[in-house]
Amino acid sequence: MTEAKILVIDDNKSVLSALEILLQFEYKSVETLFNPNQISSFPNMEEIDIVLLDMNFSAGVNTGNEGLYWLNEIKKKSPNTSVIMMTAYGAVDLAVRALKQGASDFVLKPWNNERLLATVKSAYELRKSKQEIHQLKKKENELKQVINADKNFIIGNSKALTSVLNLVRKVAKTDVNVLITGENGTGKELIARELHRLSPRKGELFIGVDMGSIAENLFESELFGHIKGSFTDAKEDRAGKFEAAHKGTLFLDEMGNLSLQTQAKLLSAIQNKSVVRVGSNKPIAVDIRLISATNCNLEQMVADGLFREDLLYRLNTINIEVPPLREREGDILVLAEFFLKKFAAKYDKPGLRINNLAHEKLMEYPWPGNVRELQHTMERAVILSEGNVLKPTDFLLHSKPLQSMEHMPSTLDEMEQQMIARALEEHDGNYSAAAGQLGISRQTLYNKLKKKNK
Ligand SMILES: Nc1ncnc2c1ncn2[C@@H]1O[C@H](COP(=O)(O)OP(=O)(O)OP(=O)(O)O)[C@@H](O)[C@H]1O
Repeated sequence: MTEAKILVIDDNKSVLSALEILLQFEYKSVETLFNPNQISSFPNMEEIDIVLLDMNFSAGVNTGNEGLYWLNEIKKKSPNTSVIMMTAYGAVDLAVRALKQGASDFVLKPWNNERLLATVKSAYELRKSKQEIHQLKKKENELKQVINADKNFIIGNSKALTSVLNLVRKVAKTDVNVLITGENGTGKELIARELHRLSPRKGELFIGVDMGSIAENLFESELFGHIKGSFTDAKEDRAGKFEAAHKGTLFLDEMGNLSLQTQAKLLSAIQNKSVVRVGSNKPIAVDIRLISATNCNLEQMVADGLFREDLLYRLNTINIEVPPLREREGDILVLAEFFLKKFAAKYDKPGLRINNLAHEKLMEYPWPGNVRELQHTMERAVILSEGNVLKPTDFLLHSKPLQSMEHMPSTLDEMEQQMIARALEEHDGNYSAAAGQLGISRQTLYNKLKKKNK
């Protein structure tokens, strides 16, 4: 016996009792209504799985409008209940109208018992899958809220940051592609998240991709997905980041690190608003808001033949430049106090404060690793602090000039390698600490070392 609850509505009493007897053999609960006016006051319509509804009620009236009207009333009370219309032979066009208005099926009177039972059975299956979808959607929305509920506040009240945030507020409402530029650790990702949080897509996912850490041969599979068996490790079908971000925001970070070949593939996906999974030839439409970020000068890279001009043109409909911390003096102490509170709570050191001399030291430092460096500096100071007051000596800053003139490197690459070597030396070869000091991710540090050793 199936658990489903069925309601039959017909003004013909013999139809009602015939159907009640037939359905009771298969279904646990069968109720009947002789007068459709009772629909409005029928309790708990949402619990009814299937309604069998007559299309014509008033004797002699055969327009079917009564049926359509009551179908509407039932759907208003319980959108997920499956409604099967019962109509006389010759009124099929009317049944089609009912289907368009949300009925799940129809049966012709006089009915064939077997066929009617099959129709009810498939309507019940449909109702069950609708309920499952409803539950999954609810769960999905809850998950999205948890994922998007970032505790990432943008702190600072310098003029420079305020004008960036004003621009963010304006641009967030639109769907245009945004390119965020600025030095490492200035808060580009935070700005991208803010754009998403203030956009009409905020209820959907924000998917971030560090383009610098994707190996060239995995690029397509990571971004566009693959189908099972398309390469050795493709054990099952998998969606790429574009598909995962469908209806939401896709954030492509470290855009300056792409090969020309990869740039061409990316451009094609952006232009066509669709992706083709590796191993397939079927395009899948994707609706994404694209935000990208880089610390490179892409215009210069275009001039040097390292970046496609057409791709740059696609990415930077709007360019948001995040200024370095040294140009946002008004933010330094506010951020320092913010991080102090955060880490004092994390490491259970309440009542910690920074004295005036230390404030001065923090203000004078040029912060080459920007906010990320300030964050790490504060964390280290809080961990190592012994009293209640943080003094200048509690802040380990690399305040000596970065290079003495005799050893000035002659190329940018050389300078980068020297800085990496020095950071690794200072942190006894600890990659995470060295990357933190340099204001880059551990993966970016690996990539740079790999490049050097090639
Ligand atoms: N205005 C800010 N307020 C609070 N935290 C900030 C702010 N700016 C940056 N941060 C924090 O500093 C760290 C670095 O920021 P983020 O990752 O957004 O920088 P980025 O410019 O994207 O860096 P990269 O170029 O290395 O990817 C993060 O932990 C971020 O939360």
